[in-house]
Amino acid sequence: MTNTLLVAGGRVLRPDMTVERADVVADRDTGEIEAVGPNVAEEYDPDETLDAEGCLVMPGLVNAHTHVAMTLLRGYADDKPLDPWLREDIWPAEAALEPEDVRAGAKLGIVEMIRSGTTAFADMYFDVDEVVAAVEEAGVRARVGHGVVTVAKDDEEAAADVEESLRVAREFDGAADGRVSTAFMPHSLTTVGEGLLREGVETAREEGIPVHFHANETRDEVVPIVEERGERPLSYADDVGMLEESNFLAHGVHTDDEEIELLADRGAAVVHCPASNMKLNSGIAPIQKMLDAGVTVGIGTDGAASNNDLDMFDELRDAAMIGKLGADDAAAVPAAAAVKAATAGSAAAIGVDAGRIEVGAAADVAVVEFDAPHLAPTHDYVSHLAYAARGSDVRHTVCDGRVLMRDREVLTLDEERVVAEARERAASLVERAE
Ligand SMILES: N[C@@H](CCSC[C@H]1O[C@@H](n2cnc3c(=O)[nH]cnc32)[C@H](O)[C@@H]1O)C(=O)O
Ligand SMILES: [Zn+2]
Repeated sequence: MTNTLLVAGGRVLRPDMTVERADVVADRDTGEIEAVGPNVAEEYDPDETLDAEGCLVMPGLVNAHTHVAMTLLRGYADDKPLDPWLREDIWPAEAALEPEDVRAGAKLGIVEMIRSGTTAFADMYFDVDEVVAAVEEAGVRARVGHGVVTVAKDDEEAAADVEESLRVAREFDGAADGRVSTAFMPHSLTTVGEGLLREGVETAREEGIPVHFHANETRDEVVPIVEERGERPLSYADDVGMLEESNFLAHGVHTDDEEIELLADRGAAVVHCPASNMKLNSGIAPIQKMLDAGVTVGIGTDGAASNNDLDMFDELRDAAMIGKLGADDAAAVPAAAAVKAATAGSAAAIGVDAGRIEVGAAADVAVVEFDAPHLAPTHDYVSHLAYAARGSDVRHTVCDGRVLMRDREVLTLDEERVVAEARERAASLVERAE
């Protein structure tokens, strides 16, 4: 007898972005979707049932680039471009972070994500054991890593930071019953020196560890690379070996046609972070061009200090909106493309077998209620997901076949306590940082 969860009575968003009336059965032992169809409920005697009447059952959203513990710095420093924002505000505050802060911030971010239907995320931060502990307790899925910065460090410290990122990638891969996977995470092409970057990436490649990094985010970051090296950043990344199929980079805002071809050819994925790119005035990523070229595109919120929330519905709407402005074409990044990028695209980018409601895929599901005034009438479900739905429309969240939120109540974490603790920790962090 299998141990099953039934999601009954709803409509289901299929991988081809069509919607049909269907139930979903998840095997809670394997964590996979076992059956999808209009009458499958009759064939099962489920151990647990979620009511999806009047709802759309969609794949759990995948936040493919964030720094989850940065929720503690939400609203701490706004209205500045990337470089001074990091150097003057964020990095000094992060220097005062304690491991318990990272745990508290990660829990806060994960509660926010569960509430808004996100079941998996990719995270670049430090004190990664704390992030892993939060993921384990909350029941979500994540690809985690230690972000390496070598600039402003002496040789020994810099090498140790690279080693730490590799150690973290080795140690936590497969943690939380396999819900945690890892990557080697050099922060960016300008914040990690060439020698150590090459060494770290080579070791990661030899050991089959994926690589995740920030790239082509601002013009100020691209220009020095072009001036010093006489080549574009992604040509440099390619030479270092960072554009392998399992690798993924955040932003890709200032990416030219040749770089897009390179990405398509090598198979590295781009994680589009539209809100962060707008807020830091980094620019508009050429997402439609990337999709046309066959690049795998996912969507991420980036950290809560440059967003300022972790709601993937906001993010996919921003992607659809800014995609049109960027292409000067109202037909660019249509609703279905944005929804697909935030689900299957993000899942492929970070390398998790989720992001689609299909037999054999991970049973990672968001059940979205459609009876709120802002979702009426419902001519087109996919249109609403892209342009009208909000995270708060999510009624149930399931990851790995386990119910993480039922009827808007988070079951795996004590939401009130998580929020109170994050407030306390953030207050004393800011005091220490000043
Ligand atoms: N080990 C490094 C930390 C790197 S973690 C990843 C870093 O990315 C930073 N970050 C957040 N958003 C962005 C962004 O949009 N671009 C570049 N870096 C960012 C974040 O604040 C964090 O410091 C150190 O010792 O400083
Ligand atoms: Zn980032």
